[in-house]
Amino acid sequence: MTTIDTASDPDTAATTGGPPAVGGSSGGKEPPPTVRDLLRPHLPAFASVVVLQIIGAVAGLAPLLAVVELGRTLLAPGAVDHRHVWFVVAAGVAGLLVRLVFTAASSGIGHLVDGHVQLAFRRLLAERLGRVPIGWFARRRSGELAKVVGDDVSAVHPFIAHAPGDLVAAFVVPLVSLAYLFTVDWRLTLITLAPVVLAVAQVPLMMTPARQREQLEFDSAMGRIADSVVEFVQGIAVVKAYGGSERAHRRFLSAADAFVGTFNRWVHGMSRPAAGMQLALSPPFVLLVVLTGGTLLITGGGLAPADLLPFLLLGLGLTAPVAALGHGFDDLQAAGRAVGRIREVLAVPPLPEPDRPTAPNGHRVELRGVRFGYEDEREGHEGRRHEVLRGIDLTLEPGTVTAVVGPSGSGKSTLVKLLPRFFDPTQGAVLLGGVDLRELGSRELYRTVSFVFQEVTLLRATVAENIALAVPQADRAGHDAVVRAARTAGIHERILELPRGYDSVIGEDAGLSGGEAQRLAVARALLADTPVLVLDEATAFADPATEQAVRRALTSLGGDRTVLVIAHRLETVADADTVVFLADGAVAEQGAPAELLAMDGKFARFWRHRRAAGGAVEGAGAGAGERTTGPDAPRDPDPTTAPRGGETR
Ligand SMILES: Nc1ncnc2c1ncn2[C@@H]1O[C@H](COP(=O)(O)OP(=O)(O)OP(=O)(O)O)[C@@H](O)[C@H]1O
Repeated sequence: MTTIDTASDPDTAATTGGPPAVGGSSGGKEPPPTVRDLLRPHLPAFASVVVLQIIGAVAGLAPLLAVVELGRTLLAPGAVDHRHVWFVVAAGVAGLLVRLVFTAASSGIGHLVDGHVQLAFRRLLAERLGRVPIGWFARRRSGELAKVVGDDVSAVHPFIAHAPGDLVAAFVVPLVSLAYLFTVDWRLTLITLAPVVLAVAQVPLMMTPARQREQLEFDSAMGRIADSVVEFVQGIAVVKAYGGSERAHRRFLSAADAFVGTFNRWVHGMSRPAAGMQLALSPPFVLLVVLTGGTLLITGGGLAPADLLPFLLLGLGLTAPVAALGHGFDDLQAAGRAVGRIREVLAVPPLPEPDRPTAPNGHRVELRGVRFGYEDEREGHEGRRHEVLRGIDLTLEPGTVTAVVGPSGSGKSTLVKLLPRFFDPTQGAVLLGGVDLRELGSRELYRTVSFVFQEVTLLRATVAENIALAVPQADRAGHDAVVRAARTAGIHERILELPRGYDSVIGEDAGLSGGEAQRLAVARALLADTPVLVLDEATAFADPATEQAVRRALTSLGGDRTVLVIAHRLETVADADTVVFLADGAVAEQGAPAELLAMDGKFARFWRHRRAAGGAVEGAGAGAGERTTGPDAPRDPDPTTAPRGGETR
């Protein structure tokens, strides 16, 4: 079971077991907005950040110039002009105040813009993730998307909130200072610039292709360590139980060892230019250069001693912003990489949506010449597909239950996932009520098709909200319908035992077992009451006492419901109207269970084998063993001796 946090409105979240939220209806024809598109609405705010920062930075020079002027005035021979001294002091203080106010305003607006940009990124990602094929999520590593939506979006913070200020400070302050220093003495100005030139000369050395390669290797080595830790922690129970902790450590250790090599290369490459930059920008070095140059000029008679003062004060100001920029350089690079990952997610093609959805006529489901292959994501295999379904023709009539059986890996899950459009077929079409799913529009699709799959996702919301996910009004109208669904799914009594009953928040007030979560998902599907229902092992975890009732409820409610179920129980197979026996991605046999048994073909062999093994069909989950089917079963599941029990249909 997976529990996910959601916003307060739970029906906006996509979830297994209920209709997923689908973004706008226009479909994936428009290209994803670029980062520039996203930033464009904020350009006026950015401009004000820069203007305020320029005013603040220039005003920040006033106190330094005031000190220079005070030095000149107080050191000059003759009587001191007190009015002038006080004026200079007041001008310095005023400059300081202006700097404080303007840079604070600039920083405040910068952070506000940052908040808006991050919100826009997250909304866009959420909107895009709501439109990508649901099956796409299955291929993502755990935490990968959370990192993009969480950490990577947060990583743009320095780029938005600090970079404009830092850049302005790095360029405007030195430029204004330089202009002033040139008016004092151009020769000493050039000498004062030497440390800055030395520092800037190191930057290209930090950005050579070799350095960038090392940086990428560094990032992926960190990623491998993080992955191996997550894997180790997630699998710790199994690892401990089987005494394989050394083996499990090994992957972490080899990732850590590989990281040491990568880190050494990275440090070796970066250390020289980084140290050179640090040294050139350090105040002692700058003072040494200015004092040496100044002393030479003064002793040569070309410079008045008082004129050395502005170089000593402003010279440090020339290098400090460059140093600040250097420190922010890593953050900026990280922000750039984070934006790259965000763009990768935004570039995932959304599931195409029709401009004008067509309404289905009834809810017969047809698969016509359906072929499907998963994309091969291995490096060097991009664009290739590993074919799993090889030309399936199938009709699911309303009011019937079709059970899909077949060996593990034959493509059962893949087949049923085409109905809720986890993927589109690579060839052929799936039709609902005579309409290709691609022409239907996802809102209509999820109003018509619900599904209960093995991995149940519950939201961090109340039990009632979780059950009423597809029909929130059922929860708001009191719990009656919710309770009915929970009773039928055999979970009502357990819910009443929770601290706050139906108002218990899952993950806070209550944790549910895998079987309980699955029954909650069944209640959710019952309440959704869609005319087409797709189940995969839906009842595998239910206890024997309620399993049969749940199965009957799911497959018989409503009379003309179209049900497709991956059957792991002989009872389910026996109860089905039609059995589809899949082998290697193709329909090997198809027909009523009794007919297929009479044919004595592949299905019959499969059936006998399973029956001898204890009643569970291939691939049943852990709960399979709990059943008492087979010779001692309370009801013989053999369809030749026990006709289908769907009396209520
Ligand atoms: N997300 C995926 N990406 C790539 N290949 C996949 C993916 N899911 C399944 N496959 C492959 O497709 C084939 C069919 O898998 P599928 O899960 O549909 O079979 P199944 O009959 O349901 O198996 P089982 O009964 O064991 O659950 C397998 O070879 C599997 O490895």
